Amino acid sequence: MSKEEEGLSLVEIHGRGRALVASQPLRGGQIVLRDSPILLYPAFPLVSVDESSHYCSHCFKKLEPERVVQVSVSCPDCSLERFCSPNCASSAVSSSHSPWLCQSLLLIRRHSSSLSLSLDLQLQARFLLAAYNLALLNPSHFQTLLSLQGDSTAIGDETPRFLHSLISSVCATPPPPVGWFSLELSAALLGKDKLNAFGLMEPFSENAPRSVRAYGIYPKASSFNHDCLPNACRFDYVDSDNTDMVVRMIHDVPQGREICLSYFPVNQNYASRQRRLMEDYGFACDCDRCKVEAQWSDNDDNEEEQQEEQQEEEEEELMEEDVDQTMEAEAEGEAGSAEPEFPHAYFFVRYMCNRNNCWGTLAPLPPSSTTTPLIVVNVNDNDNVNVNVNVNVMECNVCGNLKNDDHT
Ligand SMILES: C[S@@+](CC[C@H](N)C(=O)[O-])C[C@H]1O[C@@H](n2cnc3c(N)ncnc32)[C@H](O)[C@@H]1O
Repeated sequence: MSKEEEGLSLVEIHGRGRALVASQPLRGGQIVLRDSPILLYPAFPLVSVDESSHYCSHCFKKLEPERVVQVSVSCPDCSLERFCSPNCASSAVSSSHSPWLCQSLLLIRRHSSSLSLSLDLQLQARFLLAAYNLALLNPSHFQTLLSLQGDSTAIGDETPRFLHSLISSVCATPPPPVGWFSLELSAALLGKDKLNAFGLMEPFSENAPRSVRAYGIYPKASSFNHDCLPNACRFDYVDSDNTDMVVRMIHDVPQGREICLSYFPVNQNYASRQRRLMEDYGFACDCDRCKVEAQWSDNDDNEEEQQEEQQEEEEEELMEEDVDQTMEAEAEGEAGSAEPEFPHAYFFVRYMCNRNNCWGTLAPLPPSSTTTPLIVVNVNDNDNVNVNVNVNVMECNVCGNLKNDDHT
């Protein structure tokens, strides 16, 4: 285990499978995991040459228009994939864009333009090719992929059958290694993708829905279970750094507590959370927030509106009270001291980004960043604010805004 993972232990929890729990008390902002993907694939259609030309096909950094002309390199064989540098191009040949994958993508692209495949199918085809490419190039990472949760039951019969026969009939040489390629394996792999793929998102914009740039399989982060009020959240810095994922604690937790992410933005209502978790991940969520919200009488058609109203009212009430005590108790795990009707309202006030349409989660900067004697952060794009050692700076994992934590 690396230093950054020292605070986590992998355990088995009945009804939840593998889980990560705090093996020591963890502090808000603490980095508990840094994970690199074993497999990445683009989130745009197979046939969309236009979109793919905006990103490096290896490191997924955005190619600024001037860089496309000056320094980017095209794959000499398919000329469809672009790389941000000769280095990325040469790394790709032995990994993400091997000659086998290059050839297979080319053939599938030709074929699928006449099939008008849905975007979902195109992305699943991309994943399958990337997974078989991994089997060829890195058998140990492929075994890791196979060890993740998810099998053919997560995906049904029709999609694997269709994609498997598409790949078999189109690819010049069967996916490697010889003898591995089978319908059962393809179905199991698609199940792994469904339960474990993380989206690397486009930068946030207030005016457009946020889209996914690429999907990745992060083997260690795949052990985090979901909670609708997570105590940790993930960050990535694809354009400024690399495709690694960093998981930071949102607030302090005691030793023994399970560390969970939310698999989607925390603002969704009870019914849509339950639907999504059942359809996409195959479980009914029974977290503390769901237990409370399941009792609400407004879980009907217009529940979204009603919940939002109720939430707003509760949040306002709570903000008017002296809420610090409530949350501090909750952060330390003293359940029961919060409002019985809506014990998690404080989470939204303190840990949900209030920027328009963002719905990101706020986590303190890692402790080392806040021990700098004086740092200047940009809050809400406009004001430069001096932040000193005693102030917690919270970072949004969606829009990247930095904000003073008024509750410290
Ligand atoms: C990414 S995996 C998480 C790790 C997984 N528990 C394992 O054993 O590898 C996602 C799967 O974990 C399980 N899971 C995640 N959160 C859960 C929760 N809150 N309650 C029950 N099962 C959960 C579901 O089976 C889900 O499809």
